[in-house]
Amino acid sequence: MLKQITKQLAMHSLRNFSTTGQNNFKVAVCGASGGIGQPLSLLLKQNPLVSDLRLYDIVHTPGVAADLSHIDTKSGTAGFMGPDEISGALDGAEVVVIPAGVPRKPGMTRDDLFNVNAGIIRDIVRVIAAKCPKAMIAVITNPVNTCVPIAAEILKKAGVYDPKRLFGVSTLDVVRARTFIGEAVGADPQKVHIPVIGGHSGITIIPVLSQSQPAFKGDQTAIEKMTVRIQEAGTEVVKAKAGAGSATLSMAYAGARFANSLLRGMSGEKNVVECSYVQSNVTEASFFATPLVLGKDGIQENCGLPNLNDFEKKLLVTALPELKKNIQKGVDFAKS
Ligand SMILES: NC(=O)c1ccc[n+]([C@@H]2O[C@H](COP(=O)([O-])OP(=O)(O)OC[C@H]3O[C@@H](n4cnc5c(N)ncnc54)[C@H](O)[C@@H]3O)[C@@H](O)[C@H]2O)c1
Ligand SMILES: O=C(O)C[C@H](O)C(=O)O
Repeated sequence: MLKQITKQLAMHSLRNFSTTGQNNFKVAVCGASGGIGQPLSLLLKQNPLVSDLRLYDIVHTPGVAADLSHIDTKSGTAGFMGPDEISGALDGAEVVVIPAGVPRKPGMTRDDLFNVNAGIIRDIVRVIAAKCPKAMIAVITNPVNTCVPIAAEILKKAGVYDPKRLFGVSTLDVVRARTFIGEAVGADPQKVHIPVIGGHSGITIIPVLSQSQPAFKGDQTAIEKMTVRIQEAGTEVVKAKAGAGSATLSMAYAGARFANSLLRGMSGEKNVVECSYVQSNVTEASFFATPLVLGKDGIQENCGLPNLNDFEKKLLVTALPELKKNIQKGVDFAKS
């Protein structure tokens, strides 16, 4: 199985074309005017699998949509602003990508965003449940570890939850791991393949360096340094932006890559694999990121845990209590 996963990860590239099936998907972005939302929408406007791009935010979407609509790609672009217009944005959407919500400032953890962002996710997902209950939902909003369980509970309450269609976007962790390992071993990052499992915050991010291709060779100190760099990469950007937010451009790239992989799977392409944070029974945490095969109906197969060495097993043991706490917080919020 591991060989298969590694091969599938190795086959991943930013291929945009599906020769096999549907290539006219309706995609909505909620939070489309933000630091992530705008460049993400720009990248989605260039995706040939998208025919209808709906941009929702509480501010500025008429301008963002007018601007993007002049780009000479096939998709139509429409802006929807404020709670009165969210239903129009989501009606019949097949993929909904959500970067709505506040980002971190230096000194904050992702969990510090919970008080504001939990309610934003709840409200958007309620409308998804009513207007596009079969949509694939990709949650970028932090804390991802908690927001995805909130979304699941809201969908359950509405009687439309399909765990195969709900994703926490942890692609930026994979993108970063590829970049940093590529730099360290002198390889093109596009040719580096490595699973990153667990959750999306600090110690819950588990880069499985032992499975990197090409191999990441180094003593234990180098391995630990690389692990911490990947785990703390978001904070590295937050510090560098010095109060002006968190990663936006690299996240837009990662979000566009994940959306593209979803669309490729939905269009019938085979062997599309991405790591993502989803409902899971792979560990004792009820949500957990592992490599997934994506298909017409979302998750086609959960590839499970890659082989872990002793160090990575320890990372997993350390991550699980924190992850379970994050998940429970979301479940409690949605139930209250
Ligand atoms: N998953 C990841 O890897 C990852 C990476 C980077 C950032 N993030 C998270 O993404 C989120 C957005 O970050 P950003 O830098 O784009 O922030 P931002 O403040 O630049 O943009 C957020 C946008 O959300 C909009 N918004 C607020 N409430 C809304 C609502 N109820 N409905 C629709 N839109 C609403 C705002 O108007 C704004 O345009 C943050 O929570 C951040 O932590 C996640
Ligand atoms: O670090 C953050 O707050 C944003 C995001 O989760 C990231 O990993 O860059």
